Amino acid sequence: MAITREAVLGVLKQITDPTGHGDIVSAGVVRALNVDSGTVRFVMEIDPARADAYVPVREQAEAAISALGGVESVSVVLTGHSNPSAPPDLQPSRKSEPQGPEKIPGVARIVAIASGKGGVGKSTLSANLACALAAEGIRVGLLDADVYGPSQPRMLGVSGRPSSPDGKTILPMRNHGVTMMSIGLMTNDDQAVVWRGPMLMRALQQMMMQVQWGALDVLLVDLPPGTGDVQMTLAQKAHVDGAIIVSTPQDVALLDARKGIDMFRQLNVPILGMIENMSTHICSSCGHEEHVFGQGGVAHEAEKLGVPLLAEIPLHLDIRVAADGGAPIVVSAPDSAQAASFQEVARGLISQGAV
Ligand SMILES: Nc1ncnc2c1ncn2[C@@H]1O[C@H](COP(=O)(O)OP(=O)(O)OP(=O)(O)O)[C@@H](O)[C@H]1O
Repeated sequence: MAITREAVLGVLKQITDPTGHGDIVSAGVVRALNVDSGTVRFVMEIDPARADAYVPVREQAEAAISALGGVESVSVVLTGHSNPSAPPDLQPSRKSEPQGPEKIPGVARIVAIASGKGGVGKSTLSANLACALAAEGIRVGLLDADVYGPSQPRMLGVSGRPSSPDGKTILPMRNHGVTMMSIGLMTNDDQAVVWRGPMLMRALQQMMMQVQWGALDVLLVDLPPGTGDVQMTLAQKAHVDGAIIVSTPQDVALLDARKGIDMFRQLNVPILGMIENMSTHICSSCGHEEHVFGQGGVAHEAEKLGVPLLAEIPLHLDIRVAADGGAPIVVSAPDSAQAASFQEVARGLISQGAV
């Protein structure tokens, strides 16, 4: 028998909210419930200061739902919200919160790394570029805002949960000279998270403004693919100094890349350039070169759109193995030909004063 949303809610309504607001459903803690052929997912949006009290509640909810017939898997994610009971600030003498783009404290520049389509290598580029900039002495941060597939913890070899000594600020992680924070570190491994618009925006804002980035020359933001809420929120809430668009030479990737460029232009974010990834395939055993996805597509598109082409990065097994192993190629084999194209992008950005 297929499990229903009502049955899940029925079980959750039996669980008491530890803050004394009745059950966890009526307390408004249960959000984004998704019941789909045996898989139950939801988010428990809680006051971060009470996180400890909710850990057993989450376990209780998971166990109770698992015990229902027809349930194959349950994933529950705890996320923090700002204290909703804080009194509103009505003092007329106080300056109101700025609504427009803000600077992140200590961060000199923000550069967004975007792609129109998923799987084109945006995260691989972001990880390598961050490490290459760090190797050039740039104080660099990397914010992994790819809510649909956060891959920076894996690519930069970072794991564990970031700590929050005061329950307000979040301490970032650091590896290969890069200060990093990922939405993937705020959720449990292998859990698909269903992010709703407002929650997503709050999570992004928390990662930008509550993380103690320290003094950075540049913060790279690895965006989810496409032109959605995260891109909009980033450009509206923070002052973004430039965007880099990653694409493969394939027509469909290029078409989507063009949409990305249009969006950033509308948001008044300067386009620093395009990068062609998986430009050509170089065989790791014989060195033979083949244009798997066509040739020169991004160069042609960049020229048409009047934006610089920053690099053409080959498709090479070593790049994938290094990125998926936690030490990007610019760290694991900095003198290799494969690392060179990423290092060139880093040096190019430094010499044009973009980072
Ligand atoms: N130049 C390359 N050579 C070899 N493998 C690559 C290259 N670029 C990316 N890859 C591999 O392709 C896969 C997808 O890359 P990546 O995760 O960086 O893409 P993405 O655009 O960030 O995807 P998504 O936005 O869907 O997360 C990864 O396994 C990565 O290691």
